[in-house]
Order: sequence, then structure tokens, then C-alpha cells
Amino acid sequence: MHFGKEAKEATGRVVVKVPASTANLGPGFDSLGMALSLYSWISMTPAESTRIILVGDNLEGISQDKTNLVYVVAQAVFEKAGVRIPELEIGIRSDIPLTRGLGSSASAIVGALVAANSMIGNALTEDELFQMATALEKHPDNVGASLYGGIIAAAWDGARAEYVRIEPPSGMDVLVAIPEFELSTKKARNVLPDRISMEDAVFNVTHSSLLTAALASGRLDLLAHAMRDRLHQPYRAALIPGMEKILLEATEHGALGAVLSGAGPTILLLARSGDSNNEKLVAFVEEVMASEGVAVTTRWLTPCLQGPQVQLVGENDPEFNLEPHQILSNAKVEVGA
Ligand SMILES: Nc1ncnc2c1ncn2[C@@H]1O[C@H](COP(=O)(O)OP(=O)(O)O)[C@@H](O)[C@H]1O
Ligand SMILES: N[C@@H](CCOP(=O)(O)O)C(=O)O
Repeated sequence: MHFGKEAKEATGRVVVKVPASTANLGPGFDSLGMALSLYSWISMTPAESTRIILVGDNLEGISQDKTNLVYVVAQAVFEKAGVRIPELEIGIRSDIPLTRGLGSSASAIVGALVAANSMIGNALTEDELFQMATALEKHPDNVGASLYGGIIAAAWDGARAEYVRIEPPSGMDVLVAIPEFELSTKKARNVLPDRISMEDAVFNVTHSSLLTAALASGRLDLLAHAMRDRLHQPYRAALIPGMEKILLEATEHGALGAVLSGAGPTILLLARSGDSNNEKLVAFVEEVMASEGVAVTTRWLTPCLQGPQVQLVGENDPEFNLEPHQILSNAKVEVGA
């Protein structure tokens, strides 16, 4: 039983920084994921009574009681490890906008798993965390990318998830066009058909395989061909005005490839770093979305090469007595490896 040992260890504060993720990359539905240079932070410490503090503007509507996803996931870790820590002080800050297809839920799940596990001396293995995260999220693409960083190719059979991590090719930047409106993953999965034709299934298997191999071998020239999809994007297009035109025409404006990010509504474009056409690409995307009356925020990101970074703050550390919002609201908060 872990109780005595871990309960004693769980006295300090843990701060975890977790990357956002983009899933599918076009044809790799529920399989391919890439971590992005956009982050959320979770601080966690045992407390006399549970308090959940939300920091920043991106967490509106998130529950602050024991139904909160981060609290629930942390308790699942303690239960699996045989530890009881029912009351927690949790601070959450997220630069990842919610329900936009940038993996906010996966980042919250991975952050909660890693923070809770760090509190109890890493009683669970990384693989156990990946299995738990996949079962919670119901697909391994976002959680795998947030947990391992880089690009992951994964498969889940409902019982066990396996993955291979791929180092992202160098020289590749990521442009995201984030619409103002929200689209929950649940809603965007509900529009998918129960059955597809053999022709479309073959199209996706072949393109997903080519894409995985192209990413693994740095063949950026193949992305435009390989990032096409017939499994989910055509059905989701009706939910995202402007998406179809951007996906069709982005390569004419200098993109290496363009896809729906996760379940949307964010549109993600890959481009060569430092390409002189990159500002024109932004203008093209903004014009298309504006012509559809959709307000978007465009941002350049890069693939994030590492998973969660953990900082342990001991009880005697002066930082321990700061309020979570003081720790997390500092824009420069950087968590060491
Ligand atoms: N930090 C967080 N704490 C608690 N719940 C969160 C947090 N981040 C995301 N969530 C939950 O995940 C939901 C968004 O998940 P989802 O619809 O899959 O979109 P996405 O993961 O693409 O942002 C939010 O509405 C919220 O319920
Ligand atoms: N494979 C999933 C990915 C959902 O990603 P999210 O970031 O939108 O939650 C899907 O396409 O449904």
C-alpha cells in the first residue's frame, strides 16, 4: 500500500506546464497528434478544503467544485495508486482557448495526471498515465502529443493505446486561425457518418500512412498531397464557414498543407519557417474568414518538442506561500524540466 509514503510526500506544491495539441493532421483521424507552442499550467497542493482557482480569461464556465475535470482526474490517479488526498488546492491557467480544436481538454487531463502523480512521488508510470488519459479522452491523438511532445502516431483499441513518437521536421511553422465561435468535440463528432465507402477508407489509410512517413523523414514537399482527408473534414465543413476554401486553396498561397485542427473550428496551416509568402498566407486566411463573417485570431506557433514540465515547490520554499494566481498569472512563468 502506498498510503503512508506518498501521503507524507504529498506536502509541497507541484506546478506543471503542458502543451496544446492539434489532432488528426488531416487523414490521421484519432491517430496523429502534434504538440504546439501554446500552453496551460496547473498548480496542485494538498489542502484542508478543496479550492479551485482559475487564472486568466480563457477558462470561463469551468467548474470550481469537485466536478472540475482536473480535480476528478487527480482523484483517479490517487485511487489507482492507493492514496487518499481528498482535498486539493488547484490553480489553473490556460493560454489554450477552450473548444476550438487545440486540445484544451487533453492538456487539462495530462496536466492533472502529471501533477497528481508528481505529488505522490510518481507512483504511476508514464505508460499508465497515457492509458488513463486515452481512456478519459476516448482517443489518443491529443493526449499522446501533450504527454510526449512532438508528433505521435497512435492507435487505441478501446483497451490499450500504443504510440510512436516522431521528431517534428525542422523548418516547419504552424499558422492557426482560431474562430471566435466555440465548437465542442462532441458536437463535431456527432456529425460524422456511421459508415463510409471502401473507396474513402482506402483514401484515408493511404494518405495517413504517407503523411506519417513524410513527417518521419522530413519530406515537407509531400505534405500538400498527404494531408488530404475524406473521413471527417468533409462532414465537419458545414460547421466551419470558410474552411473548405482555405483547405482547397492554401497551397496556392504558400502553405505546405492545410487541415482542420482536431474537431475544429480552428484551421491549421503548415508553412516553411521564414518563407517570404507567410504574411500573404495570413492575409489569405483572414480574408476568406472575413468574407464568411467569421472573426478569427491568427497566430504563428511552432511544434512543441517536449511534454509536460514539472516544478516541485517545497513547503520551505518562499514560493510555496504565494497564492496560485500569483504563481500562474506571471506571464513569464516558466517551469523547469
Ligand atoms: N483546464 C480545464 N479545467 C477543466 N475543464 C477543462 C479545462 N480545459 C478544458 N476543459 C473541458 O474541456 C472542454 C473542451 O473540450 P473539447 O470540446 O474536447 O475541446 P478542445 O479540447 O478542442 O478545446 C471544456 O468545455 C471543458 O469542459
Ligand atoms: N480525433 C479527434 C480530435 C479532437 O480534438 P479536439 O482538440 O477538437 O478535442 C476528433 O477529430 O474528433
